[in-house]
Amino acid sequence: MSALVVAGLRKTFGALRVTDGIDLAVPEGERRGIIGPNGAGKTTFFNIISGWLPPDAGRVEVFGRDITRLPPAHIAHLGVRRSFQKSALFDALSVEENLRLAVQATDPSRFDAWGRIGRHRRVLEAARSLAERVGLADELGRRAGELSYGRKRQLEIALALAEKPRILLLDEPAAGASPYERRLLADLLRDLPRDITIMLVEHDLDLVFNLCDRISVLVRGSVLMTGTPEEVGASGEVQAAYLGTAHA
Ligand SMILES: Nc1ncnc2c1ncn2[C@@H]1O[C@H](COP(=O)(O)OP(=O)(O)OP(=O)(O)O)[C@@H](O)[C@H]1O
Repeated sequence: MSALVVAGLRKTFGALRVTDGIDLAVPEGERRGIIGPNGAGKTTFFNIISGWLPPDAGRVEVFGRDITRLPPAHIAHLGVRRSFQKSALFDALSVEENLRLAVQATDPSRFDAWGRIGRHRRVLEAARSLAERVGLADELGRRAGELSYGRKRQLEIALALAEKPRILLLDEPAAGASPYERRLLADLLRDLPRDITIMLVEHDLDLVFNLCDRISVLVRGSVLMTGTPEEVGASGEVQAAYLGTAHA
């Protein structure tokens, strides 16, 4: 089954056609890279999928359900979670506190006054296990605002995971990360269970080519090609439109 199907998606800002008929289908469990030059419309595409921008035309389906024009909270509730290019952390709170808030927000028993003590322990354990999972177990007491760029991205992924996503949209998770942090990030994403479908917008082509099963190349608002990393890497058309200029 397809986790995500997008058909004929269009979006115009004034005279600028940013999304110009995007068609793609992402099977459940796939790691799909979305690459393309600056301004190709990648972030706009994510904004439309997650409900932050209404498209002018086209359709978005998640696990067979039409989600076009549903509000962002509703789409999130259906399991589509995104991490943002700009940090969405509570900088003054510790890593553990950020994680606890995210876990609490999704805890179905949060209104049950009788279970408070047990719940507190459950929330704490879930927060610590998320920190462990993304490699932040040693940073639990540190304020989020004091973390390095790369570690902030790790924390953002942990916050998205707290919400038990079925589809995870990652917008430039390696931005600002050191080479060491990029390796940690690659390991972390590779180890995520396959019941989470991942779409990764990223300028770090090594990360995309090493991690993704298939890659869609977005150029001027539409999909130039979708293929395995080998196919995309070998395509003269892609090199001409994107890779050649990106490496120039
Ligand atoms: N709200 C908006 N109003 C007007 N123009 C916009 C708006 N949002 C994006 N754009 C324009 O749409 C184009 C595509 O932007 P978008 O951020 O989607 O590209 P991108 O592929 O994510 O780029 P980058 O790789 O640099 O992040 C750009 O020219 C941008 O200036």
